[in-house]
Amino acid sequence: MTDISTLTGTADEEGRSSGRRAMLPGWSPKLGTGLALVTGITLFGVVGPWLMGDPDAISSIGMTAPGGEHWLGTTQTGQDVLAQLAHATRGSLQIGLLVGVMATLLSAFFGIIGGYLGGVVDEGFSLFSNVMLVIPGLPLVIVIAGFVPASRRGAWTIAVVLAITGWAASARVLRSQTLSLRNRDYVAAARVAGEKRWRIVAVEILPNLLPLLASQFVFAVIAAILAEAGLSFLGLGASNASTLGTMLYFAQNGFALQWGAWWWFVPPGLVIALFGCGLALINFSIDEIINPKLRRQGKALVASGRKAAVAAPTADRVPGTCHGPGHPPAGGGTGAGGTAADPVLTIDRLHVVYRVENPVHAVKDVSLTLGRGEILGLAGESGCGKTTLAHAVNQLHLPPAEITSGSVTFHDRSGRDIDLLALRGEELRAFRWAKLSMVFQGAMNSLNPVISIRSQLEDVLTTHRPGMTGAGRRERCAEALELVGVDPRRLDSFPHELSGGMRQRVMIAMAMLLDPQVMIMDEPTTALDVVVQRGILQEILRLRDEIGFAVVLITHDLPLLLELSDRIAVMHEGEVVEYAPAAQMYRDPRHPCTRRLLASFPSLTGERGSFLRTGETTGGRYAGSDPTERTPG
Ligand SMILES: Nc1ncnc2c1ncn2[C@@H]1O[C@H](COP(=O)(O)OP(=O)(O)OP(=O)(O)O)[C@@H](O)[C@H]1O
Repeated sequence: MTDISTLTGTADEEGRSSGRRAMLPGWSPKLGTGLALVTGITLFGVVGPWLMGDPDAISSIGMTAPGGEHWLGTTQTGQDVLAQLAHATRGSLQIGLLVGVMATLLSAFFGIIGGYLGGVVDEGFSLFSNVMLVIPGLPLVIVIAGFVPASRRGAWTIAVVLAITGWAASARVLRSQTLSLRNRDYVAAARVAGEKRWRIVAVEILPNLLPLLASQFVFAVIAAILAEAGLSFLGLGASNASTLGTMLYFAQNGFALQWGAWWWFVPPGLVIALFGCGLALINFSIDEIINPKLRRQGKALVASGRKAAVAAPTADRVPGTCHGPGHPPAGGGTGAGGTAADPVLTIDRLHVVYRVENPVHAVKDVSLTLGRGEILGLAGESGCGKTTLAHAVNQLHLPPAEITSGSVTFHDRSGRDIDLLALRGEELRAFRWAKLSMVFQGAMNSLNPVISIRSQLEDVLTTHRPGMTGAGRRERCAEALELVGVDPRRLDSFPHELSGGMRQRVMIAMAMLLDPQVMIMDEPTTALDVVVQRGILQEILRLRDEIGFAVVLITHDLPLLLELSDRIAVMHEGEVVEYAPAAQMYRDPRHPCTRRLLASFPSLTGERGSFLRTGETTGGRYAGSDPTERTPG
């Protein structure tokens, strides 16, 4: 294997440093102003109290207007307002931060965990959040704060009360976002790759929720500072802490407004308003900071990446990979119909039912054998049960789907037979991906949009090969990308920076990372144009020859399967209606359904059949036709 690091050394370093630059937010006046306000006020709150001295010290006769000695004047009792302001800012920031952290943790726990686990846990958490949501916040805070004796009403008590009453709305938002994310392809892919639940939540879901969590945190901090100010103003604030709210309370009680002592009540009000304004401005930029798609540097990288893709000989369009019309089918097969000389996977009378009101028997007593190194094509019209079968083999089916009978046996290279339907928990996780991997339908959407290609590939190795060193992981990922014809320098790219074809190739690389013995590919090239599609499929063939894994290739495109597969099974309404070596099926398609599938693909003269979408034809069900009329191409 070529030493990729030597080949790409300088370019890698450049890539890494530009990658790091891409992590920085694009500078905008909004972000700049927000950061300046928040940093300035925070510094004032942190450093100010040390510089300004004791806020309770009486240093004038009282109500002195701002001047050289007291920049912000003094209170009614002669205390320096600037010193008080510094201490009060620190107190308010502490409470805001405490509440922000607590409320965000609570909302993340109830929203994300409930949304991801679903079922009873979600129902329980949801009910609890809903109850907390309908309890009117401020009156409850006043009641709770009022009940706690003033001597025990410290900053922590107030923070806990505010956090308890302030997390529920964000939990609802996080829950609904998690519900949507958990059904994304890349989460399903992570599940198949054997990642543990906590890791899926932490690595796949949480990064996508960061913009939301960050803005919820900012919102919680602003709301807490305002609520605390309100409570203190009512005399229900923390008794042992000085905050901007308590300052306003004392200004009100000291008749600052009536005396026209604006310097006593305007500064704390202004600090609250400016801090809230600063956080809100940062909030606007949070998406840009966290979402790689919105990073400006990232956009620049996309542009340069595109140029590289055009120049690279390993780009999507592999020249000369299309077959002309009537290209003869691949391989002679490994024997007739249901036998294979050296089987790696045996499916025996597998039956899968969707337990809905009118149960759907999606897979009916299907028996198939996959030979070692064989490409088995699985064809059939939409809805005939191909995906259900592929998922059931790997125990990926979810309720209401249920396997009612049959068996799936994996014949390991070591000579051990593994009953796949009996695997549970850790065993199942360890088996999936390491021995049998999957490329999902619409694979290009199976990559997590906010995680770099490198992290996503390395994740699979971290999960399955915990002993592997960082350098080993990096080398293996680069090797796998090179195998599928993607420049290893793209490891630092994010999915949106790659073309659809490249993303498909990355998914195939991911499926090959652990050298599985079987790869199930469910429509791996849907949504790609024919040229790219052929390029990728040809590469799968090449890799099969090089590495020697077996492939179950699922597609509607029977003519394509005739070119690529050794044997083909045609499914209709859950049953395998024809199962034969590709060459035999090409010469003599027996079942009307097979003939119709062949006839349904566009010929050079143009017309496209209707069978795929409807299962019916104008000439009646399965009206035969001469397959040689419309052969592949
Ligand atoms: N969750 C579900 N509940 C009830 N029936 C379902 C469910 N999912 C799929 N089915 C039904 O099971 C049958 C097989 O569906 P499946 O998705 O396996 O077909 P397919 O051949 O993969 O189709 P396509 O090529 O369009 O993906 C269909 O009749 C479908 O309506």
